[in-house]
Amino acid sequence: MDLLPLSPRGETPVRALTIAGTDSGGGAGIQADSRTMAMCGVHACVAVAAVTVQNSVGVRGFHEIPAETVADQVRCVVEDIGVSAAKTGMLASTQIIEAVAQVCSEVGIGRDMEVPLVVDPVCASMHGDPLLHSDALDAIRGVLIPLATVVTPNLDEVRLITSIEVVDDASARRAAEALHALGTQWVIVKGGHLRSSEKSTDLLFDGDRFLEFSTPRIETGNDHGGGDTLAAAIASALAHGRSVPEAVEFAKEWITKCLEWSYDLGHGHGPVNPLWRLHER
Ligand SMILES: Nc1ncnc2c1ncn2[C@@H]1O[C@H](COP(=O)(O)OP(=O)(O)O)[C@@H](O)[C@H]1O
Ligand SMILES: Cc1ncc(COP(=O)(O)O)c(N)n1
Repeated sequence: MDLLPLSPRGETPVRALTIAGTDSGGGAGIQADSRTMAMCGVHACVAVAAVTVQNSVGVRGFHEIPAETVADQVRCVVEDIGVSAAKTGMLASTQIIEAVAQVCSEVGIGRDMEVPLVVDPVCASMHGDPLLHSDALDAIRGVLIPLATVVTPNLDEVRLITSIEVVDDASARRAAEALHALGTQWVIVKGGHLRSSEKSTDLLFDGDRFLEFSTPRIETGNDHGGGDTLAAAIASALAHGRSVPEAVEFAKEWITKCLEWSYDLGHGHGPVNPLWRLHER
C-alpha cells in the first residue's frame, strides 16, 4: 500500500492532536491513536479526557479529567507545538464535550477552519461497556458533530445518535444523510459491525456524493481499537495534507493491514496492530 512518509532524521515531523481516553490495556483510545500516528510519520500530541480502567475483557470504570484541564491541554499544545489535524475519541461527559468544542473553535480546529477535526463519537467499548454518560448524546449531536470535518460512527453509535438501524446499503445511506444533516462536513458510516456481509464496507458522504470503501471481511476477534485506529489514520493522512477521500482510502487500507497483523492478548479481544509497518517495507 501507499504509506505515509516518515520524517528524515533530525527533521520535525507533522503533528496531530488526539483528545481522548486512555486504555490501561493498551489496545484502544490514546494508546491506539499514538501508535498509528507514530507509524504514519506523525508526532502525536495528546489531551487526556478520561482514564479508563480497562483490559481485554471489558471496562471496569473510568475517571474523568476536569473539563478545563482537557481544554487547557489543547490550548497549551496548539500555542507552542502547532498541529495540522486533530481527532476526538472518548470524551465521557457533556461538560468535556462542550469544553473541547469551545477550545477547538477558539484555536482554529474544526470544519472550515485551519486544522481539520476527525470526530470518533465513542459511546461504548466493543464489550458494550459505557464510555459516555447517556445524557451527553445531545452534546455529541448538537455541539461536537457540527464542528467535525469528518465524523466516524460505528453502527451502534449510528443507532444511538440517529435512531436508524443500519442493516443494508439503503439504511447506511439514510443514516449518512441523517448524520450529515447534524452539520458535519463529511460522514463515514463504518460497516465493521454488519457481520452478515462478506465484505466490510465504509460509506463516505459529503452531502452530495457517496463513496464506498470495501474490503473482504477478516475473521478475527482481535479487533480492539479498530475504530480509533481508523480515525487516527485519517487524522494522520489529513496532517500530511491529503484530502478527506484520500485520507479515508488510506485509512481503510491501514486498518485492514492492522487487522491482519492483530494478536491475542489477555482473555478477551486482542488489539489491532499498526506495528506491521516495521515488518513490511
Ligand atoms: N472483520 C473485519 N474485516 C475487515 N475490516 C473490518 C472488520 N471489522 C472492522 N473493520 C473495519 O475496521 C474499521 C472499524 O470498524 P468498526 O468495527 O465498524 O468500528 P469500531 O471499531 O468503532 O466498532 C472500519 O474501517 C471497518 O470497515
Ligand atoms: C479509552 C477508550 N477509547 C475508545 C475505546 C473504543 O474502542 P473499542 O471499540 O475497540 O473498545 C475504548 N475501548 N477505550
